[in-house]
Amino acid sequence: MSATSTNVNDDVLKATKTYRQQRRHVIALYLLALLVMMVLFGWLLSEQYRQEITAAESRITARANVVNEWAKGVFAQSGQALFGLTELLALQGMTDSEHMEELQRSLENLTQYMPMIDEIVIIDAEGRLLASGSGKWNTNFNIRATTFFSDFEEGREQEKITPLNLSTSDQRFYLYHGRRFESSHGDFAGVVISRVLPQVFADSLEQMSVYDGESIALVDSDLKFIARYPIPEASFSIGTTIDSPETVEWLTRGESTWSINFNSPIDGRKRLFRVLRVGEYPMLAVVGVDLHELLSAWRQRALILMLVTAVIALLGAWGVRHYLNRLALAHQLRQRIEEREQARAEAQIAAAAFQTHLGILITDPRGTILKVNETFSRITGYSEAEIVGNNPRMFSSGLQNATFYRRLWKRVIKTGNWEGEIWNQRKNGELFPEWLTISAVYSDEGTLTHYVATMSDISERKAAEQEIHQLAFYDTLTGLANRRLFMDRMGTALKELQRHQRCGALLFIDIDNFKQINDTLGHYAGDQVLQSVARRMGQMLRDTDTLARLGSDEFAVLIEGVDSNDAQTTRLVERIAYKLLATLNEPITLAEESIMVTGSIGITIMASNEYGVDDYLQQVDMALFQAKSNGRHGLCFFDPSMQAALLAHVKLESDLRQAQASQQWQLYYQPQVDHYGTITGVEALLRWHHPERGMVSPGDFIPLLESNELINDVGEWVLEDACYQLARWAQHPRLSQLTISVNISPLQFRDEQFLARVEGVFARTQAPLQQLKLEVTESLFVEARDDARDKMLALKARGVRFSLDDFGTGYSSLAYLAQLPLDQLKIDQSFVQQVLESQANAAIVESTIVLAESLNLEVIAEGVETKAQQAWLLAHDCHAYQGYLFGRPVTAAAIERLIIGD
Ligand SMILES: Nc1nc2c(ncn2[C@@H]2O[C@H](COP(=O)(O)O[C@H]3[C@@H](O)[C@H](n4cnc5c(=O)[nH]c(N)nc54)O[C@@H]3COP(=O)(O)O)[C@@H](O)[C@H]2O)c(=O)[nH]1
Repeated sequence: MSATSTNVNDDVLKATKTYRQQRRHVIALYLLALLVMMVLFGWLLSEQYRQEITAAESRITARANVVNEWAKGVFAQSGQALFGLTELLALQGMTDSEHMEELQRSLENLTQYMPMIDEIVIIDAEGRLLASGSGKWNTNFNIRATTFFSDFEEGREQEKITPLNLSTSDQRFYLYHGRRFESSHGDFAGVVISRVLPQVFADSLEQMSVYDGESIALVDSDLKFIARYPIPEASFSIGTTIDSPETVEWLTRGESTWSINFNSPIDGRKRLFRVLRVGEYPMLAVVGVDLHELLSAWRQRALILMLVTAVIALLGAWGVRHYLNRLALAHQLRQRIEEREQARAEAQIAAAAFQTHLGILITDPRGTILKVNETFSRITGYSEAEIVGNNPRMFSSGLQNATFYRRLWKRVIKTGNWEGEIWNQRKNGELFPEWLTISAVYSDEGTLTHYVATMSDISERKAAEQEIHQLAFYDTLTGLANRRLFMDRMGTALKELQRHQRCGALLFIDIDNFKQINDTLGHYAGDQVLQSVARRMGQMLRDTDTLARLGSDEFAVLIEGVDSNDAQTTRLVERIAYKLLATLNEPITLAEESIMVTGSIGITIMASNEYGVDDYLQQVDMALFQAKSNGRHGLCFFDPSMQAALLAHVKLESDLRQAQASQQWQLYYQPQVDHYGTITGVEALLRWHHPERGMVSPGDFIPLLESNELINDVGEWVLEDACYQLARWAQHPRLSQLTISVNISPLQFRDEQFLARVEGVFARTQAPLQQLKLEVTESLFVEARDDARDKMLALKARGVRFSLDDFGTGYSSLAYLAQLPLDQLKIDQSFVQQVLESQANAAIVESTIVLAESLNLEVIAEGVETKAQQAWLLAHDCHAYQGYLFGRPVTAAAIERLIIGD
């Protein structure tokens, strides 16, 4: 996913989070406001409720007090009547029979004028009825046995009112108000009793005005119903006991006043009651107010408040909902904008991705092409219009078979993906390799919707890989395997040989004197020779053989699995090797001329398990070395004795490096004479005094010095030693005319530092340079002729002379030689020594002498061993000689002795 798409997603997530937070805050705020409002309203209602109850309590308390006072008044009137009667009885003693009539009338009057009194009776000290207001009483009536009477009789009570009592005579309830009276002597004389009808209270209560829901009732101290307004139903009559647990509990507590909430036992309505004891009388005034009625206004207000709350809550909810909807809408809008933004960004990315360097092809599930990008068109050469609607089979190259495609699609169906290399065909028919990726695309529901193929043209990469492979493993000049590939093949071959118990062979082929071809004919010709040789050998060998060029003119052949028999393999390989030699020996036509080359072949048979690749390489190297040492143009099989020779060679090289440091070098000087036998000069010849080997010939080590560039240091030492010798001889009159010829290797001469080194020697030794002769060979002028000539001219300017050594053995152009600042030609000893035996050699020597004369050069013959040779040379006008005939190379002291004598 791109950075843009990621940012958009982050924004959407952030916006969603913010929206949810806002939503939560709004809802929480609304609920909080609702709660606060409800708490406020609740508090208001409870406060009003409390006030209503308090007001009602005050009201019913006041009412109860009124009832209380009124009830007390009723009993006070009865008490007044009884008091007056007892006073009368006490004053007049009216209890005897003569006063009975008068008494009877008083009682009647009292009963008549005091409506609350139903009857008044007088009881004597014995409890017998003395008189009654109605006169209807039974004369046998006696209350002596009652507690009511005994309380008076025994003086415990002066005046007393009973709770409701059921009259046995008429089965009605009455209240009895009694008062004790005494005789004139102060003795207990009896009791006057007024019988009060409870109905009196009911009638009075009826006169009272009560509020709606209010009730006023009187009950006796035993909680028996006396009177009530509003009048209860008939079922609740006077004397009915109201025995609710709450009232009983209050009675036992003995409190004078009490408020309580409970369901009225009379009408079942819940009331708030105020209960008061009516003075000391056995009566309770109970004023109640119907809570339902009482709280109707409060309920209305509560209802209104609740309605208001509900309305506010609903309005608030509506507002909140509206706000949330707006928030949601805004959020959705933003989300949609962001989604659209994201979709746009993704579309841009998809469009950008589609226009990639990769070719993209999209098909439907049936493989019908729906879309391709520009890269795809560019790679295949088809326009989109030519592709869309077709099947990708149109690009098939035919290089992959049906099984390949079956496997490919099986994998796509199984895993959803396939990738690999495939060859397809462009519109122009060209086949090309591509790296193809096929992906199945599924919908969210898991239905296959498309296939998307991406491809990159890898033809350039493959070509580059091929080129890299070619460069890495093949020789650029000949196209043969290079050393690296050859080593690899050898490793593989060796394992195979060992596994199958078969023999193989390794051949190293070296073109003889190839350096000379290079040096004389130039590198281009050398290259042509190498290519020709490679082609011919390749044609001759079988496909299973590996032919490689390991470097310069070194070729190698690996022959695998020849035979299980060692000897058989050797014979077969020998035949192959001879054929190779014969092939090499055929003339090679170059641009202007045709040349012949020969080769040397070293062979080793690979048969044993005990050797590895390096061992066999070493063996074949030694065999080749031996083949060359044997005189070239031949072959040589490796045998273990070669190893010792090679070791010796290695040791020699190591010793050579030590020689300089250990001052094992010494210069010998071989005389050069004129036709009188007078020594005119000497050739300085290097000798190596090895502590173990003794005197080692330069022929054995000069090539080694040249091969590892030690020649520059050793050559400088030689020149310096010879120059010191010249400087010393210059001091001697009989030696001062001697020349010293110093051999300069072509490698030494070509070295960039050569002139500087020589100048250094001259400066150090202060040698007489006109006595110094530098011997160079023809090979020096094959390559970089001008450089060699320039150096010679520079030295010539210093007085140094030049002698051309080994003349006749090389390929020098005589015309060029004429341009060189030479002073002398030195006829090679190989011609001189055969001058009498070989007419050809004689002819060469003769022509050399003539040539030298024509070029105005001195001529000297080397290798003169016999007087006959000297005579022939003299006869042919050669007047300078060097050879064993005149003296072998000896020390400088020996030369001095030869000239000066002892
Ligand atoms: N670059 C240098 N090359 C050097 C130097 N010293 C010697 N050499 C070259 O080594 C080759 C072998 O030299 P050497 O073994 O010293 O042989 C020389 C003579 O001893 C030998 N010679 C001379 N006269 C005769 C003879 O009558 N018969 C015969 N069989 N051999 C004889 O010839 C060698 C001299 O040859 P040349 O140099 O071509 O004049 C040899 O190629 C030396 O050049 C050195 O310091 N540097």
